Amino acid sequence: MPVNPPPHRKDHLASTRTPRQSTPPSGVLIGATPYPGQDARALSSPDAEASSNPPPVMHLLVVDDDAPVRTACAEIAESMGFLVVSAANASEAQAILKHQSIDLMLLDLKLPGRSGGLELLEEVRTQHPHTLVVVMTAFATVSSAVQAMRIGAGDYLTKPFALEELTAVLHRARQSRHFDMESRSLRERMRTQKGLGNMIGRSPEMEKLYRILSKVTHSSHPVLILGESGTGKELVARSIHFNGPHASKPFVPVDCGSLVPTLIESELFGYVKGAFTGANKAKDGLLASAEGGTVFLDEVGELPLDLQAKLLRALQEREVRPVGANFTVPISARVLAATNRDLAVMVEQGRFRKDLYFRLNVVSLRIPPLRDRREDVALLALHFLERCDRESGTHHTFSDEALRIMSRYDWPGNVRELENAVERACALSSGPILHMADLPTQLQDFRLHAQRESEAAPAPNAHWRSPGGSNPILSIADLEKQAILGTIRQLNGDKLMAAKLLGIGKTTLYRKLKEYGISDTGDDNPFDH
Ligand SMILES: Nc1ncnc2c1ncn2[C@@H]1O[C@H](COP(=O)(O)OP(=O)(O)OP(=O)(O)O)[C@@H](O)[C@H]1O
Repeated sequence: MPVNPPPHRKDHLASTRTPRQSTPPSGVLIGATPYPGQDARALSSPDAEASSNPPPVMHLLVVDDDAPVRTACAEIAESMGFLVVSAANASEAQAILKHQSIDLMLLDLKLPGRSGGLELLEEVRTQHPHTLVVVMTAFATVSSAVQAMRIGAGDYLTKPFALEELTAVLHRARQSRHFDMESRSLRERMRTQKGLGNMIGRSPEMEKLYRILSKVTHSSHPVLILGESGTGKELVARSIHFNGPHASKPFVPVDCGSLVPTLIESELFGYVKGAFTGANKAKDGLLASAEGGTVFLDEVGELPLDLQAKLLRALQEREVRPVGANFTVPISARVLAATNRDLAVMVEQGRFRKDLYFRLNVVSLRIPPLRDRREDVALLALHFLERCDRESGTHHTFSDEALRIMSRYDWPGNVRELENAVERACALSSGPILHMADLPTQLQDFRLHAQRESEAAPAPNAHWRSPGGSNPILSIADLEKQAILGTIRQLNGDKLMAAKLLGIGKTTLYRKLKEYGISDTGDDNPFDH
């Protein structure tokens, strides 16, 4: 039950602090001991200095019972242009969240009472899904930060942390918020505009495709559609047909990859009664049955060479000879073909006929993989979600984080994989907001992996750089710490082995760990992720 603070207290909490320029000096660890000269006019963050255009203002809530940490975080954030409010415990934070829209929360996991910050995190995730949360935790309890990430925190800081680490995290949060705002406005556009026919996508790559499509739909040339599996080749073929002058005629898809080799010829060209055992009556082939419409030869690279020769003849002469027939049947359909293979290479290798390649490749269209047009991911995901909701009479929306991670993921199965992921999430989710946990495991693994990589990468501005060169200058102590922690992490926490490989005694290693504030006992192993 959220507790409202008394009016004077609430005013104080909710009032936004005036941005000041006082920050802890670079190199001082926040959350260790109070930094010297806390009120001194120190460095303003490099971020604030670098930007000439002020970034969109973000409201930050700092929740920590440790007053010096609260103040330090607030001052640094203010120097970067954030509007900051702070709270010393969960109840104060709840009161603020109730009255103010908060974009980002810096949350200490070791809050007094209840189950620390985790419960508050859960609450924020469900009641304020648009608030990004960065958790702060003692280095010795990093596993709870991993737990917090699983619950939905977007990032974390291990205490004590340096000024540069905090500015890097705040910088990342600002970028995420920017992305979230973009995707929310996209959602609005989706609500107010009709889609672009059946094909969704506004990336420059898709715009280019639409331009070519608008030209080829009204011609009758063969078109070769190239692209990885699931990129939308069949959808493009349908769009060519259904936007063209013969839209009322049949569209006949032929999956050359799944036809039984011995039956391909009879399927494509037809057969006469008695042509082979079981041919009890004559049947038209797929090429002839399109009758002025379109034949779509999907996976054309899978056709055996002898059939390629027969197909070429049929396309050149505009007629086919059904199996067992001594007559020919005219074909009047347009031919579209698609493949995810590199036909040019297959031609070089002698596995695809050069003359057929040229015949099919009068115009070629390449559909880029989804990872090369990431700006389309959110649009597509929202399109599939709306379709799902329409069909099931439900109403869902994505959490900002889910959309963000989806846009960063590589989607090896392209649009089909995205479509399946959204349909699955829509079917399995128990609430109206689709979170990361509702998405397939490969996306959740990707999120954890990305998180670890961003932890492993040195924070921007984390170290001084040599005046002329690009190599950062590290202190001996920093180098030593990196070597020790990196080795233990690589060895999955095996400290004895680490000491051996580093050439130091195990007592020295334990002493160093103690200096870094890492406890040797207890369940919280900082290296267990
Ligand atoms: N731009 C798009 N907008 C909306 N839906 C799309 C888009 N691209 C693909 N899809 C959808 O993704 C799924 C896969 O598309 P499609 O079958 O056309 O891909 P493909 O490249 O032909 O795949 P394969 O190579 O495996 O045959 C389909 O359900 C399709 O409707």
